Amino acid sequence: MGLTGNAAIVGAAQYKPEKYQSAPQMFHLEQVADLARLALRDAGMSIKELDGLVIHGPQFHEASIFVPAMAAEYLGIELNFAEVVDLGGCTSVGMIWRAAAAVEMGLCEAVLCVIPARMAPFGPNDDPMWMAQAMRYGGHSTAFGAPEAEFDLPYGHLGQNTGYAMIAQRYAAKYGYDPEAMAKIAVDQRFNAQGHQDAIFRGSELTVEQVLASKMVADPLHILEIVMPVAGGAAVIVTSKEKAAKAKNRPAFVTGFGERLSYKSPSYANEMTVTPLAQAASKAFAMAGVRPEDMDAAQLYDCYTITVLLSLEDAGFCPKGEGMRFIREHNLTYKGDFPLNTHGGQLSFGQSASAGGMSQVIEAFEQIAGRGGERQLARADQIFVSGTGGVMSEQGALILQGG
Ligand SMILES: CC(=O)CC(=O)SCCNC(=O)CCNC(=O)[C@H](O)C(C)(C)COP(=O)(O)OP(=O)(O)OC[C@H]1O[C@@H](n2cnc3c(N)ncnc32)[C@H](O)[C@@H]1OP(=O)(O)O
Repeated sequence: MGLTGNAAIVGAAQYKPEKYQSAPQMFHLEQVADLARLALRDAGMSIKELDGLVIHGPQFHEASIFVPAMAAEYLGIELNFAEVVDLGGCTSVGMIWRAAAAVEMGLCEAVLCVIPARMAPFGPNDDPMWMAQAMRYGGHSTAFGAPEAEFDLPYGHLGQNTGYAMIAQRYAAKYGYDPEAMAKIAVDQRFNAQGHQDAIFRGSELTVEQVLASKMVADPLHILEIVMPVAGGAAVIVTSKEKAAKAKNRPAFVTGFGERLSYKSPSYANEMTVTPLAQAASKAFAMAGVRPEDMDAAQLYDCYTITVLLSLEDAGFCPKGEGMRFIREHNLTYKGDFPLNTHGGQLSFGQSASAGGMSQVIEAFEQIAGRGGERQLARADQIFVSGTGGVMSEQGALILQGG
């Protein structure tokens, strides 16, 4: 049961992450069209070939219903398959497997997966950094009736930074904590970002000492272990094996996936140090018929260093409780023995709302397609990608394999 590797990623596009937008503002629909044009051009395909659309709907605050039909109308295409995915940082991974499954089922032949994420034009009273503000303070639902409103928010558990810090504290109590090993994640990823021309932190390398000396935001997480919100946006084309055979790029076949959702707030999780990625990843590996040790690289969702640590363990790259030892013993750069987040990850490439996770998918595709430039891996045939939504609550795993 599951995917059989008959659908592949053949093209992609993403905006260069920007801290403060200098580019002219675009409405979200304009971004959909722009990203579609760029991704189709990358794939060497025409818009007439598109008959599937997977879109991240929550960006469309102004018209949050009928989103796929509205986007299809704007693009001037008709669809055989449409889906809205809203899984926070797990959205990108969730989009890719849904598109691949629809193609394999014969529902459609070519799917645009798109996350328009640049900011819409501001009104006179809007805060231009609304996205950063929303992420800082509004990460958790304050909806009436939501348990967070009653049991989390009054105690200062506001948004993602504190949630991930709480998980890190629990991990430390259970398995111990090596701040230097954790800082090494950020340092090795920052090294990788120097090899990507669009990385937001290209041009500024890091040391472990700098990470540990940086501002403590939510103990034990320093500012340099946390993503900085940026503006972005991304699109990927997934198509059938037949069309992939004619594609411009070496295709990245989607051979395995897993998805698992748990409680939205870690406060209610039975076990904070084991995430739903454990189930998602083991399903993905089994579906593809491969093991963690077969992977040439891992692109792990990395909103925080603690996310990477837990993902390494839960995906099966090392046993539970041994992640810090694993990090100390391996070189995580694209020159190393365990290439991790070879574009710098969201920590150093940039995190733009839900499009942040698509940068990991796109980096896996680019490596498989042999387009990694100076950071290209000598061997990039099988790559693991993870997506993390909420506070480790929504987890997705993908296995991508070169054709
Ligand atoms: C979405 C999901 O489902 C799952 C997830 O991904 S969960 C994660 C979602 N993302 C977030 O919650 C965003 C987390 N980040 C933050 O909250 C903020 O960056 C922060 C609180 C860590 C720092 O904010 P701050 O203290 O107000 O910093 P601020 O005053 O804006 O900036 C100070 C400097 O540090 C830099 N900076 C800010 N955040 C930074 C970061 N995370 N890393 C590195 N540098 C950062 C700024 O660019 C600025 O530099 P300059 O002085 O040179 O301009």
